[in-house]
Amino acid sequence: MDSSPIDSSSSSSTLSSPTSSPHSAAHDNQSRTLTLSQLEQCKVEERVFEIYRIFSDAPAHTQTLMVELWRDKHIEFLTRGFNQLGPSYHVLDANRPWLCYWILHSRALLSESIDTELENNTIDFLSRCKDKNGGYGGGPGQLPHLATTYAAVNTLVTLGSDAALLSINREELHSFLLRMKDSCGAFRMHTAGEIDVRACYTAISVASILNILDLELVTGLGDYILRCQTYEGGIAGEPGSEAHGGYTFCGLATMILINEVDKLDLSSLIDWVAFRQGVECGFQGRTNKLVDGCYSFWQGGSLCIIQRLLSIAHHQIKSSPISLKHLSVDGNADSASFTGCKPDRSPYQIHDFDGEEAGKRSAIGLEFIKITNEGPLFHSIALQQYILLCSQVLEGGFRDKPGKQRDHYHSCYCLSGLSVCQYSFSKTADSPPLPNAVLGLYSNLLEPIHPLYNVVLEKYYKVQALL
Ligand SMILES: CC(C)=CCC/C(C)=C/CC/C(C)=C/COP(=O)(O)OP(=O)(O)O
Ligand SMILES: [Zn+2]
Repeated sequence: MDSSPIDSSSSSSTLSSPTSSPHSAAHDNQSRTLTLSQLEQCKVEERVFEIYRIFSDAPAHTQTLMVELWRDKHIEFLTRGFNQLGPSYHVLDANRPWLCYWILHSRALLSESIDTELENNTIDFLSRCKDKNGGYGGGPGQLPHLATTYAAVNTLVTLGSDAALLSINREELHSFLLRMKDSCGAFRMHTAGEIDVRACYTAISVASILNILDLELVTGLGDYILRCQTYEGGIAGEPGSEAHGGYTFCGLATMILINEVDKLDLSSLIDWVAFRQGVECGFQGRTNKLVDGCYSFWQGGSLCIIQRLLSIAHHQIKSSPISLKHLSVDGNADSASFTGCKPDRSPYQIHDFDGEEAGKRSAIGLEFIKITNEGPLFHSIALQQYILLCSQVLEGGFRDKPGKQRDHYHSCYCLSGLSVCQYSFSKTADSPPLPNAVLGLYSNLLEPIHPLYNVVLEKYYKVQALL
């Protein structure tokens, strides 16, 4: 047998060569071998623990400095990135509405306003990305796509001026969304494109925030997303795939916005997401993968959303045919409890919709934010520690993990994750957190967001008042 533990010829990432004989020495050693991903995991853990060791050995005032949010540096990095997006920009050309959103949303989280010239340029640029039949493409003249439509709409909401909001043609956008709707109930990313939970979320998020969400857009969608919840409890991109944090956020937020969240198995969803927070204090996106700063929002944000749904989760457990209260001491279900009855409708059903009440359906976002928050289902301070000590780059910007480069995507989702952590103990969405909910100085505090759309809460209120 090869003396090297790394079997580089194998298509699997196993570090020791698998054997056909179950009784060979190699098989006996299998429990002691590592997969490549476990080795990477050890390396990340080592780096992160070294940072935490330095942090815990430091005197209190140095610790405070170490977890300081370097606002000015972040604003500088974000503003520089934004200024580079001009007409000669060609890197990630099909992603420019995303870059606008990641950068402007990050700046808004840092309470940084935008000057009129920059705002007008952004409205003008996004208007040129708009297709004449509705929807926004990745750049002027490009095909409309749901992901860039979501990014463009959230950018305009984040700008928040009447000019920005009125530049959106809601009627055309609605007809674009209908064209993306498939007969199975889900959405395609673009004409003849892939169907997945991301497409469902981006379609429903823009329809909801712009008050154009109607029965036609919603029909059959809840059942599609339900088919994406896996045996692990998380949600996959499409039926039969692996549960992933990004899709879990998308599926969960969509189910709430269409008023069907009680169809999901919430307790297994909570379990799956909560167990994705690792010893490194950050979240991983899926089982056995590495932690990454962007999941601070996709996973941390999902738990912050579920913190408002605990009454439904409790109701599901109580009305489950194999309810915990019916389990006998040896853990077997009492046969008398197999009622075969469907659980009652949950108390969360905020509206019984009849007909095309787009206004009421869109009001779900507003109703949701008023539900009392029961407190974090994850270690909020630990996650803030990962974001500030491991993802924050002192020259400005955020990264996946130590050793990786900063970028605008990670800056947006690390800051969004930091905001949800800081408000995770607050009973209401915009009540200022107590000082001990914020790691480091209170001046680290960011603006609160609406977690279902990931826009700053105040910007969300503005669009609701105008449309
Ligand atoms: C609103 C919107 C468009 C949301 C997108 C949600 C999102 C982030 C989906 C994740 C997609 C995915 C399978 C990444 C895996 O990447 P990987 O294999 O490189 O990462 P991993 O090892 O962490 O799983
Ligand atoms: Zn990432």
